[in-house]
Amino acid sequence: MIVTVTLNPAVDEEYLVPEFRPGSWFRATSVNRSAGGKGINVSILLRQMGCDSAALGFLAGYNGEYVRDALRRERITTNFVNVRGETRTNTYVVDEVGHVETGIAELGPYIPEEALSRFFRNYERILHRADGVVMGGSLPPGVPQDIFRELTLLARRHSKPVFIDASGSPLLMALEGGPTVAKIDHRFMSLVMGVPLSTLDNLVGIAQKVHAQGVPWMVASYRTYGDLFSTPEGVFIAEVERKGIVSLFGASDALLAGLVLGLGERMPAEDAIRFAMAAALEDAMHMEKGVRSRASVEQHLSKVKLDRVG
Ligand SMILES: O=P(O)(O)OC[C@@]1(O)O[C@H](CO)[C@@H](O)[C@@H]1O
Repeated sequence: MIVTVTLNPAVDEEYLVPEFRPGSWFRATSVNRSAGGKGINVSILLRQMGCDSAALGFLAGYNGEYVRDALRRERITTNFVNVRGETRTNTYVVDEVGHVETGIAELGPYIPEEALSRFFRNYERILHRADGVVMGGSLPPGVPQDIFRELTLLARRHSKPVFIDASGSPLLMALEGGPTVAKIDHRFMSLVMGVPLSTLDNLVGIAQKVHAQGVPWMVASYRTYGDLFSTPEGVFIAEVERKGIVSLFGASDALLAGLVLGLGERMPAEDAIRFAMAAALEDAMHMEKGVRSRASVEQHLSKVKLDRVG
């Protein structure tokens, strides 16, 4: 069982608005409403691929009930702390098939100290039963910036692998905790580390600095339909073709879910990367987030182009 942590869940509203541009009045040709936030997306994806998880974090108000219901309908164990206010709504406009051009994320509800303590108690209670922990996304107001580091350290104390997908200073501090896999915001890291992103070597240089902090795997975007995976078994660039891609929204969560599953099954790095990319591709081939099944992911394995670059 995998524990996923989403401190700032969301109801995602995706509007398909052909030829969208700011400053005019449009009618959406379709709207997708779904439970969101990175950990929650990973929980749903894992379930779709046949893997159990428990989702933790904070929920509030009507949107919170919507998210909890969506997870229960997928038969995912939920252990959220209720807080006052309202879980945020994140709005996305897809202006042409294949591109999420515009997104607006709300801040999320304030998390009081007492709710934080309850969350930590829930987390520690469930850790011993977990096969791994996935955490990521933004922090709502009131949550300390070092929370991912603390959660990572606690998981490591129980010898559980940690997968993190975050940005900004919460990510920088999380790296100090030594997660197993860090999916990084490479543009932010290049600024912080003062390494320009102009060449592949520079990106690999960033990976080496990340590894030096005790993080064995680093994943970063590389070109629109590709990612760089720097692993203990080598550095790889994995790419898929543009053909068949309808919406990239949520595809990076599918990549992470695929990696969690692959590494959980002790696949060699190359196989786990192929599986992760196939999951991302399967997700991107539909307007709705998610994959149909593990078998549907496996159908795409042969479409992943993998190059060893280091
Ligand atoms: O604002 P955050 O927490 O960084 O990201 C939130 C979010 O964009 O991430 C998911 C896609 O990865 C969406 O479900 C959700 O709306």
